[in-house]
Amino acid sequence: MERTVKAKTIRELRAIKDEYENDGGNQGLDYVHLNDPLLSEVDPNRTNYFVNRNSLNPPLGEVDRKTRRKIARIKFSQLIFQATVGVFFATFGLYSVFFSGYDCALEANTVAEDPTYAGSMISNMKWKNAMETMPAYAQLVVGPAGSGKSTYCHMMQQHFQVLGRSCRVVNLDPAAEQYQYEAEVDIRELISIEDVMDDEELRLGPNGGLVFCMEYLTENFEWLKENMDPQEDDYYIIDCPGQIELYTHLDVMKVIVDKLKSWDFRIGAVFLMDSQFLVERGKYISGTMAALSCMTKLEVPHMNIMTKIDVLSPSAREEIDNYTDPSCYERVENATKYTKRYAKLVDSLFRVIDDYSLVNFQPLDSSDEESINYALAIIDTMLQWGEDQDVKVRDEEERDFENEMTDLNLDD
Ligand SMILES: Nc1nc2c(ncn2[C@@H]2O[C@H](COP(=O)(O)OP(=O)(O)OP(=O)(O)O)[C@@H](O)[C@H]2O)c(=O)[nH]1
Repeated sequence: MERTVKAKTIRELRAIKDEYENDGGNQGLDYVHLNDPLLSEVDPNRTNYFVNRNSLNPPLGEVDRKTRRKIARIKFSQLIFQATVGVFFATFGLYSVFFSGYDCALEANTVAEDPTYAGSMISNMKWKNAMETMPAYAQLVVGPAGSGKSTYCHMMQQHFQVLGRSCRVVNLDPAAEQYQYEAEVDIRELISIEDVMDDEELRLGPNGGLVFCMEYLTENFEWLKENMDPQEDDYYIIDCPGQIELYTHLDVMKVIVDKLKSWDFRIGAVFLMDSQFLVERGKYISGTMAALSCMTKLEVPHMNIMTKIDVLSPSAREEIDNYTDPSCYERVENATKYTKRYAKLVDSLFRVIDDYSLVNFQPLDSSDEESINYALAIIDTMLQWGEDQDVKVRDEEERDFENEMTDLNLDD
């Protein structure tokens, strides 16, 4: 059944409008679009007038069918638009909270630990951007005892000075007797191997004592953070203890690495191996396995370096060149006489390492500036120490002052 439409003609509307204006606007005209200039041009008896879109709830019963449909269409498109915008923002919100990788809990902890963090973020946009894009960087110098870790740290510190780059060296070896580099942080101020070994209650030997010291450090991370005081874009070189168990099957170094990561460090492990222990095939396998287990244990970008290249004989040096390219493993001479079975085992292990490009050693000659530069370039790439960052060059005046002081000392 056709519904009766109580529509008004344009003539009637004009009358209402006049009345409305004379009445001081007391009558409700919220739904009629009387100001439409087209209305003056159309038939005054026409009934399908426009409804004012600004009116929230036009009484639909008061309009003809055509207009009613038009209102419905407008309302439907509004609904679709609102739904689309709603879904977009809801998806964006969900993504940013759950899937973007942003660690809200970590951020909250950092702010709780250091309230100035939030303050600086708000007041200094440059700092905020820098924190987001520039973490602190750290070379974790690891490897067996006597592989040359402390010497490497000293050499790198000097090389950084030559390059005019800034780096901060940290000693995390509680058993270090002496080192040549200038350490900004020394674990021995917190705990040293002597403290532990001399303790009547603990009664630990050198190996157990070292593990105890490292575990003690994990219980005192506030000390480490306070002393390291990592700032954005800082570059650290961390000298680690030489007990190989720390990197192969104990968890303590991994705990330290994870903590540093949580402080927004970008870490890479630099695994040092004495080249004397690599010149022979069997030794090379065991060195490779040690490097491999360290790599899988620490779970950070990893680089292997052969140290003490300068003390190799010319023939050993020639042989060692074969190790720098994993595809040349097959050319490596079998220097010792193995039993058939052992030779087969060594061959198989070599093949696995070769086939999967698992481990490669970069030779480092500490007396050759070019060799150090090359190793550093690889490490920088590994740490993604990018080209877009400002190189922290020491202030010229500061450098002049230091030179003057050195001269004075020499004169004395
Ligand atoms: N010729 C030569 N000797 C080196 C080189 N690197 C280290 N050494 C020597 O190797 C010995 C051990 O070096 P360190 O730097 O103390 O080794 P480390 O890995 O720190 O030793 P631990 O602290 O005991 O784990 C020292 O006598 C160094 O002088 C090198 O590149 N060439």
